[in-house]
Amino acid sequence: MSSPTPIQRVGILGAGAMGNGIAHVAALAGLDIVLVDTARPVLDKSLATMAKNLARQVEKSTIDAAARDAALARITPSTTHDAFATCDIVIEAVPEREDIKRAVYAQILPHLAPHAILASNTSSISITTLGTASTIPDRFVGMHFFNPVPMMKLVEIISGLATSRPTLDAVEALAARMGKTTILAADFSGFIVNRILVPMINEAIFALHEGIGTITSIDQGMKLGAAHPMGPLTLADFVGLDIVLDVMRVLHHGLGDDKYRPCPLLINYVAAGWLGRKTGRGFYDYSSNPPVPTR
Ligand SMILES: NC(=O)c1ccc[n+]([C@@H]2O[C@H](COP(=O)([O-])OP(=O)(O)OC[C@H]3O[C@@H](n4cnc5c(N)ncnc54)[C@H](O)[C@@H]3O)[C@@H](O)[C@H]2O)c1
Repeated sequence: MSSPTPIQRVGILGAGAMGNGIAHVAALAGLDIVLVDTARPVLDKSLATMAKNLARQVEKSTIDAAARDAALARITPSTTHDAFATCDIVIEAVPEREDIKRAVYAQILPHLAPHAILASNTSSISITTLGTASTIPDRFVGMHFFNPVPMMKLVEIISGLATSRPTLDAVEALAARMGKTTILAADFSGFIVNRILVPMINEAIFALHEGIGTITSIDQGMKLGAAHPMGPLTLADFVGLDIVLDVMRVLHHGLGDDKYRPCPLLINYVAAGWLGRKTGRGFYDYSSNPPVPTR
C-alpha cells in the first residue's frame, strides 16, 4: 500500500482554548491552517490571543519576529465549512458534548476531500462511537492534545475499532511535525492519561474526606514523596472540579467498576459551585496570594 500524502493543510473546527493552541503550534510548524468557528468575533479573539502568545515567545527569544509573522499569515479564519474543502485533515475542538460533535460532523462531511482525515480532540467520548457517527470510521481518529497546547509535549492518539493504519500513521507524523511526542491508546474511557491521573486526584479527595490528611499535607506529601510538580488538590483546582467530576462519571459509567466512583466530597464541592481557580474557590481560596487552604 502506498504511504499517505503528508498532511500540509489543517482545518481546525472550534477556536476556543484548544483550537487556538492547536492552530498556534501547527502554524509555527509551517502548516497551512483553516480555522473555523461560529462567529467572526470568536475568531478575532482567537487570533488576538495567538498574536499575544506568539509575541511572548518572541520576547523570550524562543522564536523570531519573522517566524511569528509567517505563522499568523498561514492562518485563514472562516465561519463557513466549505473552507475545509482543501484540507488534508480537520481537527474538531468543539465543546465536549456528543450531540454537538455529531451535529458538526454531519455539517462538515459534505465539504471534506475524499482523502481527508477527521480527528477529534475529545478528552473522554468514545472514538469508535464518534467515528460511526462521522460515517468515515476508517479515517476517524482521536488526537488528544493537552492544555496549554504550546507548552504540553504530548498528543495521545486514540484508535477507534475501525481506524485504519494509514490514518494512524498520518496523524502520528503530523503530531511529530508539530514537535509533539505521541502515545497510542486503545479506545476505552479516559484513554491513558486521564484513566490514571483523574482517579489519583479523586483518591486524594477521598484522603481529605476521610481525614487521612489536610489539604496541605496531602499536596505536600505527593510533591515531596512522589516528586509530583503540583499536589493533587492544587491540580484539581487548576483543572476545575466540575471537569474532574465529569471525567470520574465517564470512567464509572464506561468501565462499570465502583473503584471509579466519584468522592462524595467532590460532588458536594461541585454542587456548592466551588470549582477551583475559575470560581475563586475550590480546595484553596484564591482571593489572597498565595492561595489559602480551605480545610
Ligand atoms: N480545555 C482543556 O483543558 C482540554 C484538554 C484536552 C481536550 N479538550 C477537549 O477539546 C475540546 C474543546 O475544548 P475547549 O476547552 O477548547 O472548549 P472551548 O469552549 O474553549 O472552545 C470550543 C469552541 O467551539 C466553538 N463551537 C461551538 N459550536 C461550534 C460549531 N457548531 N462549529 C464551530 N465551532 C463551534 C465555540 O464557539 C468555542 O470557540 C473538547 O472536546 C474538550 O473536551 C479540552
